[in-house]
Amino acid sequence: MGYEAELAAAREHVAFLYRRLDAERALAAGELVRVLRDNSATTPEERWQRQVSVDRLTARVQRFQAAESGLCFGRIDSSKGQRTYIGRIGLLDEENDYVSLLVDWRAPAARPFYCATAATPEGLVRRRHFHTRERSVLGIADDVFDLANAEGTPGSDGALLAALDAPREATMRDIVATIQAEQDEIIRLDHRGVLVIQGGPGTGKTAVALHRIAYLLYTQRRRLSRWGVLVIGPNPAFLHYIGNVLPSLGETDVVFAAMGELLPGLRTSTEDSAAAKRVKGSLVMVEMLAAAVADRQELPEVPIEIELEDVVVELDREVAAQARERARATGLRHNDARPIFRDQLIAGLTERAVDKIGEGWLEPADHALRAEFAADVCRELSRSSQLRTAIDLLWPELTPQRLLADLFGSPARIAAAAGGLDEVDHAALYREKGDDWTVSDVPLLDEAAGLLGTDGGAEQRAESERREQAEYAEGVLQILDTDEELDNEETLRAVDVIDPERLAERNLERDHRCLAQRAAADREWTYGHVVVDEAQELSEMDWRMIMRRCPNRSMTIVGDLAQRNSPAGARSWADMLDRYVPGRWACHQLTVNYRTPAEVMAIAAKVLAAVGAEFQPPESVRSTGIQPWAQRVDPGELATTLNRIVRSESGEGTLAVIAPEDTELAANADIRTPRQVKGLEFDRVIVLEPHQILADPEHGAVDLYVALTRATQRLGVLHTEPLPDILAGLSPRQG
Ligand SMILES: Nc1ncnc2c1ncn2[C@@H]1O[C@H](COP(=O)(O)OP(=O)(O)OP(=O)(O)O)[C@@H](O)[C@H]1O
Repeated sequence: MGYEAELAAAREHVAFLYRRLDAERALAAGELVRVLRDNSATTPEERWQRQVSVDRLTARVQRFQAAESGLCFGRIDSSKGQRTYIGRIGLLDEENDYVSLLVDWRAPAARPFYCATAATPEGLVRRRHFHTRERSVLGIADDVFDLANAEGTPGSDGALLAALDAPREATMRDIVATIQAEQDEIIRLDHRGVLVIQGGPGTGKTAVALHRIAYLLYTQRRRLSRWGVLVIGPNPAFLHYIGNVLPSLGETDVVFAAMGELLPGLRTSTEDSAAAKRVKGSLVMVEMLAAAVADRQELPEVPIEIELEDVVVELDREVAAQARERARATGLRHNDARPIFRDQLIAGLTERAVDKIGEGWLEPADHALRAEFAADVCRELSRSSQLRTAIDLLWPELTPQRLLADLFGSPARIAAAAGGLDEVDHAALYREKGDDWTVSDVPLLDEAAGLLGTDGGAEQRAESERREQAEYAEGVLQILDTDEELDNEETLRAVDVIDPERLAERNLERDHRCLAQRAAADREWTYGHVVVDEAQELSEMDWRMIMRRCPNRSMTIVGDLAQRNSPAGARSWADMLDRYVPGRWACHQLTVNYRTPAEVMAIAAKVLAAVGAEFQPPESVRSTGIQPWAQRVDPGELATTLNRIVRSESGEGTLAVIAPEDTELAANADIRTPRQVKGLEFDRVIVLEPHQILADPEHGAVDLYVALTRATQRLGVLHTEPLPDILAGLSPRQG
């Protein structure tokens, strides 16, 4: 068959698959409406079952919707003459003995599509890529593995290169149609513990980790849908950038959180100084926080008088010390042990009060009378506001925020709790009252929460849960409402059937929030799998917090040690991981750069050498023939020149101007710092003032390396000082 005939056949088959998709989706949506309409459930059990059906059908409808674009993107032909179509989901022919019409890309049968090569064809004679837009097949390209027996259109590298050359959008796309063999191996790796994906910029680490999640959800759905998956990224902008990939693969039940959002009820992106990051990130904080909690279990400097009806008793160091010792001996956490401290104080003070009342006339052997007095005194003490005030002073109920605010707001408390730290560290820890919490405070607050135990936030939590229930119900209805199959006059629309509040009310009997919402609201939730991106930035304290969230240690860790700019971050993976999974973590390298063209990478490689001689630049998979440029301007002309260049560069795709921290320039461009663009990419990148970026002795070279490697097409450098030597390879800007 010639190319046109092959193309026509492909179009016909893909159109048939879309008809099947439409039919399946209509079936699932119709069933969902039927379940929602059904009000017959009366017992909690029946309501629960109904909700399980709603959740299952909602997920099914979502999966069909996600498969809409690029439903089928390839075909493999085996040497035995079998043709297998590969796509975003699996479809079966129910009328024809459940024959497979389309194989989910994650199924074992799809594996050869990704890993067959001329040397190891995996039983294939042909791999065909469909180039599609919306529902249309625009073209086909073949890899032919057995040239003697198969005809074809060679060169499906074209599918990869077309994907890489396509203009970028504001958010990352999935790569399901063009996953490369080295990436596929990691995505499908059968490794139950901690897996590190290490590689240079643009090697697809993030893309691979996200596709691995989709794969794990496919192969271990029961386990993971019970415990959930958490994806941790450096900041909300990064999470927004990657946030569409899993939904586009039909997977929505995943919790995304930036490092500053891992504690329910707190969101921060404020960064500390380098000195504060270093000390707050270090494990010395574990002892410091324990000491800070112990410091809040105080003894009175001078005796506190508690006035009772018949007598005044003194709460002195001795009685307080005894109560404290007994409360501590329970091993309970601070807030949980407070009632024990109180009871022990009351017991000690009661004994004293009875002795005082009976002084001179009450015999020790007169047990009955003593017990009567003791009961009265005990009752009085339990109601005493003076005793309550004293307990608040000696063993206050603490939230993590209050503990840390009191600690870091007081040089004296810092000095008392900080065993091995010097004065520079003390100064770095100091915090003015009312200052924002920082990202480095989050693991400390989390640690403190673990030391303190329960606090009084239950009511707040109940209210926010109620709100989430209503939002969830609204979401279910929206999903139904966007389904065009239901959008005709004969079919009742979902919102006509039930309103969100009623649905939320029904759900209140049991916690029906989707797993992602429940998990995100619960500090003590432990996940079935945790992904950490830009993991080289995490401090020892960050790791401690994350490990608490994943006791089974099923983790995918993504990072590049050469891109570390946090002083508290990882020097090696072993430094961070051996403490938790000694010898039980695997590291896989990605070496091919899919983002940055060879021309740009040649410049960035020299900067990488300045970061550290031990780092190897990744090899670019493509070159564009476009040389990166540099232009020197007078300081007074920087803004106008930049405006002119931005105007001339504007067009399809994305553009970023990356400048040193604290740059203030009246230019019509969105100017970002190297740290803000970490993990992101843009079609055109203009880097400003590289000498200033390099001036930071700690992470200047890393920041410049990160900035240069964001470009997918073109790179330019605009500077007012002489170009640093390591950028000498840049060509002067033309025009
Ligand atoms: N197999 C592939 N097919 C198509 N595009 C790919 C493929 N692999 C990677 N890419 C693209 O390459 C770009 C870089 O990928 P990604 O952001 O995952 O790299 P990274 O290693 O995480 O980079 P960084 O270290 O800078 O964060 C993305 O646009 C991604 O979609």
